[in-house]
Amino acid sequence: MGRGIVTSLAKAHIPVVALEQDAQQLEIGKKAVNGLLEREAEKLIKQGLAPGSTLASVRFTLDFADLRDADLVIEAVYENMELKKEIFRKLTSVCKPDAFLCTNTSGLNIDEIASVTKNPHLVIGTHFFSPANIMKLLEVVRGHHTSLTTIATAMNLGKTLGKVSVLVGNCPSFVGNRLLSPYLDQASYLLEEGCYPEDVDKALEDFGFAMGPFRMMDLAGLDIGWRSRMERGLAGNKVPLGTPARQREGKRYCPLADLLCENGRLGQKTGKGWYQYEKLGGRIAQPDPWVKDFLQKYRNTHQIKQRPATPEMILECCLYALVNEGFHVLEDGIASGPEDIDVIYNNGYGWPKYRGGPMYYASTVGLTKVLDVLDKYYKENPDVPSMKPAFLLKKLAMVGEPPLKEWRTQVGNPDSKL
Ligand SMILES: CCCCCCCC(=O)CC(=O)SCCNC(=O)CCNC(=O)[C@H](O)C(C)(C)COP(=O)(O)OP(=O)(O)OC[C@H]1O[C@@H](n2cnc3c(N)ncnc32)[C@H](O)[C@@H]1OP(=O)(O)O
Ligand SMILES: NC(=O)C1=CN([C@@H]2O[C@H](COP(=O)(O)OP(=O)(O)OC[C@H]3O[C@@H](n4cnc5c(N)ncnc54)[C@H](O)[C@@H]3O)[C@@H](O)[C@H]2O)C=CC1
Repeated sequence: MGRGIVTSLAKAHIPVVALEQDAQQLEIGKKAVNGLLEREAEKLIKQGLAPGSTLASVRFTLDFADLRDADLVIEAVYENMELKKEIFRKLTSVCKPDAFLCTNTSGLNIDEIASVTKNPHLVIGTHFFSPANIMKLLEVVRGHHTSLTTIATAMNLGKTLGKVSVLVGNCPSFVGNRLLSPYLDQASYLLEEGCYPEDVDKALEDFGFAMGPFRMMDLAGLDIGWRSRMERGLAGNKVPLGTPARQREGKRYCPLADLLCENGRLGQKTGKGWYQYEKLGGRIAQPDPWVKDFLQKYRNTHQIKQRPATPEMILECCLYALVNEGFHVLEDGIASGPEDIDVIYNNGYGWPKYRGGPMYYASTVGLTKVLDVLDKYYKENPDVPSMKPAFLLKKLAMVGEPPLKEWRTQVGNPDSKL
């Protein structure tokens, strides 16, 4: 059960069957959904409206057979390919043959998930954003076999839920999280080099983000990235013996988030992550002396050269890394244009709307400036290839920085996944 997703569906008056793996999780989920729906009802009453949706439209169950009449299923189990496949094998045998099967994965391969079903054309990614009952974005991920009807249904579902849907192609982490990855890497390198989570968050929140990267990770849950890194052999016991702590596959790697997870610090849900919270599931982030001490010991152990970072440096490292990946996404035909990337960030990641989204922002900074900063950073840090300027960025800078609306013609992508 994805609690925020269930709440979103109930809010839109869609009858829901919410499935969990055991009675304890079911009870916790039921309480959480109940609380969120009560809050919705309060808001409607305050506006003088009738509180339409209630818990009565949600049926809670532990039995897969209860999904047999569902027209559409949204899977939201832990981020683990084998588990997702196990669930989809069950779904394809239990559900109606024409049921749409959606996955809320944060970045796993849609085609691999679809491969275990009888009808891969009915499988699609419906990627919600945390908190799923609040954030406006639905990233709709088409797989190789996904039919047009399935795409149209998922896009329409987003509309019914009052969300903004953006269609993207299937690649690791899709669009939003693919751009997020180098952004979070940079944020973590800054911690290695002397910053604290609150310094980095402050710079990005002063820029206008609703939440800086560390508060955002604590909200989403650090275990999502951790599970994904373990699957990819970057963390956990799949890492080959003798691998340097701060390097993977010849590239710079920051293990700080993995170490927090190993210490049971998964973010808001465990009451501790990059910050400490007032209780399990609390929302008030306070700097944690434990984290400060942990970071100091880590820096000493690895003898990392400290580099004082100004807010401007923090912004440049994090934002230009994110934007650079945006150009790669356009080169690969994973998003249909820069505007789609901007819509994703404005609606899914608390990007300051008045700055127009990351790609528009890059155009206001000046592509030549972005290129120069990336170029300088990459020359000094060849072990961080995500900062190597993208070919498309170079091309756009070279042809005189055309306005954003003309970028699609410059991409001219024969390999579009859309
Ligand atoms: C590559 C590695 C992969 C990493 C992991 C990937 C995970 C994914 O696959 C994708 C993701 O979800 S990434 C996370 C995306 N979400 C964000 O970035 C959230 C950014 N924050 C915001 O937009 C606002 O602070 C927010 C909307 C949250 C709050 O807005 P405000 O600050 O204006 O606060 P309020 O007006 O008081 O609240 C508005 C509603 O939000 C509820 N809320 C506030 N803080 C919350 C929190 N910490 N947790 C849950 N709900 C929260 C609040 O209750 C209110 O709801 P209502 O009371 O119903 O109106
Ligand atoms: N937390 C977030 O910000 C976001 C998470 N996602 C994705 O959503 C999925 C779930 O992530 P979270 O909600 O963070 O995880 P979570 O750990 O909070 O929830 C996973 C849920 O799946 C249930 N579950 C596990 N195995 C099950 C089974 N065999 N049968 C039925 N239920 C089972 C668990 O009991 C739990 O309620 C992941 O694929 C994640 O990448 C996507 C967008 C945002």
